[in-house]
Amino acid sequence: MKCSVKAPAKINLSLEVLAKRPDGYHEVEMIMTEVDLADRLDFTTRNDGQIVVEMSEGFIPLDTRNLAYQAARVLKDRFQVKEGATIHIQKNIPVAAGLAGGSSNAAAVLRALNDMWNLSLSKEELAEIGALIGSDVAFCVHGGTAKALGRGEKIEKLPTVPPCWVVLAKPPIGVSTGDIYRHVWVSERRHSPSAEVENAIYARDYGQICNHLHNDLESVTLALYPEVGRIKQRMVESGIDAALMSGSGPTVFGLAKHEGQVQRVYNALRGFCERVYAVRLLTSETC
Ligand SMILES: C[C@](O)(CO)[C@H](O)COP(=O)(O)OP(=O)(O)OC[C@H]1O[C@@H](n2ccc(N)nc2=O)[C@H](O)[C@@H]1O
Ligand SMILES: Nc1ncnc2c1ncn2[C@@H]1O[C@H](COP(=O)(O)OP(=O)(O)OP(=O)(O)O)[C@@H](O)[C@H]1O
Repeated sequence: MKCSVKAPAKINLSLEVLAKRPDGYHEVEMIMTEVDLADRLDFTTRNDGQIVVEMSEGFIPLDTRNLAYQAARVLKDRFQVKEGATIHIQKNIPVAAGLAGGSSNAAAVLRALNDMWNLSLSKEELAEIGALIGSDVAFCVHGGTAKALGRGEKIEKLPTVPPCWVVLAKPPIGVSTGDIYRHVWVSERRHSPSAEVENAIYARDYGQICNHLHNDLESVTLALYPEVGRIKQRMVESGIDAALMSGSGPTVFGLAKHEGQVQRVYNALRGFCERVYAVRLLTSETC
């Protein structure tokens, strides 16, 4: 049996770090949404029971360290599945970029193998299993637009964001999420940018979404990697509506309502930055 699914990248419209937890993670409040930049995963079931991951990208381990492998393994072991699977990943999402590429692959594996292995698990059950693999996997299982709480695994679905363009720009550095959280300073706050973004989404108010974009990890990554700040500045100077670093970085995204604007920003960043993409927000279910 064969099956193909897309695994889209996410951006953080907000990311607030609320507290450090005893387990080493941080309590967060985030608003996330998917963009139309996706890896493609092709699955073939195997009778020998093995899980085999193949990838177009040469620098990611294919063994137990691969998040796609881990997702298949946990399903197979927990539900004593006899069959195996070959998972071929066509990587389009830049790696260690703050776009949840690995988490999205893991979520796509959970959704696809749930169908191929006839496990009949609900999205909630898959998200719970996904949270064992990484904090962003639960969001990626649900997809769309959502608020994430806890360490990121508690998901509350939100309406779709008003349609717009997203320019993504990634400098040639990879960032370790753990390193960035280790340097973050948790401070008392008087207002919640996430609540403002959430209200703006319900009101379908694109301007207010732009006004309230916020990421507590941004200043940490910018201090360690000044080139990220230069990319953000260039985006703003070339006429984007709003720009922010996604996740722990280093990718910076910009929102734009008009196609002409996108072309201008895209041209201003190409040559200045290793990888630049102009995509749309993903407003419908992917697989
Ligand atoms: C930065 C974000 O991508 C924003 O969406 C997420 O918060 C991180 O999600 P992720 O990459 O799936 O993170 P995980 O693989 O679960 O954790 C990597 C490391 O980041 C730190 N971490 C992660 C999530 C969180 N809420 N608090 C943390 O302190 C921990 O040190 C952890 O060891
Ligand atoms: N299937 C996979 N795709 C991408 N990276 C993977 C995968 N499996 C394991 N990894 C490893 O995970 C690490 C983070 O990669 P990833 O692309 O998921 O980062 P990210 O976009 O910063 O994620 P997040 O936004 O969730 O923090 C890399 O070191 C990479 O080697």
